[in-house]
Amino acid sequence: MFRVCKFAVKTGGPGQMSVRHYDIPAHLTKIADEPNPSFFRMVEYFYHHAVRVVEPSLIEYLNKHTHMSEKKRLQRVAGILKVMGSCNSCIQMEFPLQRKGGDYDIIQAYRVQHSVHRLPCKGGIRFSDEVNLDEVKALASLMTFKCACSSIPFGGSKGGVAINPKKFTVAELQRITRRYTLELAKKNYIGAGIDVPAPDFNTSGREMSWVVDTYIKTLGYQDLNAAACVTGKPINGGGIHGRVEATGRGVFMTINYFLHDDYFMKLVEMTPGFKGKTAIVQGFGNVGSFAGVYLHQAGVKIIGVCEFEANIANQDGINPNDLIKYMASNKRSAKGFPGGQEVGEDLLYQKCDILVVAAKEKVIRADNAGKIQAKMIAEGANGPTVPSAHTILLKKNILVIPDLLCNAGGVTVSYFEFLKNLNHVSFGKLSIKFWRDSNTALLDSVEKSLKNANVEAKVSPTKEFASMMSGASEKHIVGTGLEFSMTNACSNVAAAAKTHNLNIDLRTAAYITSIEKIFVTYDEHGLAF
Ligand SMILES: NC(=O)C1=CN([C@@H]2O[C@H](COP(=O)(O)OP(=O)(O)OC[C@H]3O[C@@H](n4cnc5c(N)ncnc54)[C@H](OP(=O)(O)O)[C@@H]3O)[C@@H](O)[C@H]2O)C=CC1
Ligand SMILES: O=C(O)CCC(=O)C(=O)O
Repeated sequence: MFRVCKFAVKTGGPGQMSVRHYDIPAHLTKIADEPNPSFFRMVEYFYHHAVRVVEPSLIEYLNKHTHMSEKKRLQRVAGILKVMGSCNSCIQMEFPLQRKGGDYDIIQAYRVQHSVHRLPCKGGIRFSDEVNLDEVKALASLMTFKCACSSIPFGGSKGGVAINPKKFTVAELQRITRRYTLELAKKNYIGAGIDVPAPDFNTSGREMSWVVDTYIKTLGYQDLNAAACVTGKPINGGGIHGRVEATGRGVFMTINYFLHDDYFMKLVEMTPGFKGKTAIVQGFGNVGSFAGVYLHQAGVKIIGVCEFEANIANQDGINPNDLIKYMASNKRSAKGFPGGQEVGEDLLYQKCDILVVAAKEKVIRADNAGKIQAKMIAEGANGPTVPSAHTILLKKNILVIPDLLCNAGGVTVSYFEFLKNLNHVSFGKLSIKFWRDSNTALLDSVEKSLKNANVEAKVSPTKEFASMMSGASEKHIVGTGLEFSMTNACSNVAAAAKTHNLNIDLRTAAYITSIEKIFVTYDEHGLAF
């Protein structure tokens, strides 16, 4: 989109030329070396680090406003970059919950809207006793850059409830979710045109059902589009086929892309393709388990799974489908899984080709990054790598597929669900019979034409065509739509890495593709009243 300016842009009036360099804000300068930085500062740092690279081409892009003086153009670039890097609004709430035994707890919860340059804002709701405002701000900002990176037309937001769900009954979790939704509704932080939550860490379709039900019965009553107030819902409640597995599937698609990209494979000295590859998955929840299933399907041997309660290793390969079934019947614990041996925490640092990190933030830090022996890391989780570790991994020549690109499959399919809700019809429902009939007629017509030319032949579809001629089901449309979107995003990021001479630094490249897109929106729409 931008013509890249490879040289520092000269500023100042005639006779006072100076070379311009973007300075990372002072409060972030130490983040590059901090062993345990604030999560929000981390995301801010990565953003400003990318701005440093892309700022000259943003300035050059504004040359199209010929009516503006150079000073005004520089002010506009600086202004847009400031807005893009700041959090638009946050709410913090506390509400009482009466526990099963009669006592009262005060529940703390948050919602942050990082960017409203496109509406609605989009981002999941997390349940974890580690949730705090800094974490939710970080996750909301990641959503802004993630949506832009994959060209999903949403702003970025996130929500969190500071509870360990394992310590609450299902009835208590339902009351917490419903009260949280009511508070969001009262404060104008939820709605199809405002802010649309989804599942994240420790939440799933169950919680999203409670959210939509609460909204529809209160503020959303009489709103025809109320079901689009949240995504990741079960199918029966307006969800879409393919959302449950979407994030893990997207993680797989990004691995697939880079593993078949000769340029990057050469840089990290890997042989292209899945053949003979091994993987370790950290965090075997929604994202990690599906990433594992798709890798296994592609022939990758899963030699290790690091879970909260147990680390399982098997050099002959773990079958992720068996582990999913085992954990479902074992209170979500991998302990005792018969398809592997329980080993220590060092499993994360064992030799493998692909390491999928799909648990939580800040798991790869300066103190352990040096121990990682994988050749490629796929960031299924949000924010798993701190800036100091990011630098170490680059030096170790490990190809990292960054969170904002790698785990965008979830929000992509959430976008499809949102569209389905606004359209009030499932994808394919109106056209599926037409395509089946017209493809059958096409085969008949070919057979008749052959007969007219005295060729007796039974024209039947190939196996592949037979599976498609019945028309595309919603599942099919979601799968191909997701693949198109993820591939496109990967190819944009790969191109940015090459254009900006970033070598294997895909994180900076991903931020750059996002910054460029958001920049154009602000430039076209304006940034202040
Ligand atoms: N769900 C989604 O659509 C998306 C999720 N993400 C991100 O992916 C990550 C995982 O989310 P998701 O899969 O939904 O969450 P889940 O709650 O489904 O799974 C998380 C898994 O990680 C395990 N875990 C937690 N801490 C550790 C640890 N220190 N070491 C090893 N395993 C651990 C949990 O174990 P236990 O259950 O025992 O606590 C659980 O099995 C998060 O960073 C989230 O923000 C990103 C994009 C979309
Ligand atoms: O599906 C969504 O809307 C958001 C998912 C999410 O929270 C994330 O990508 O981190």
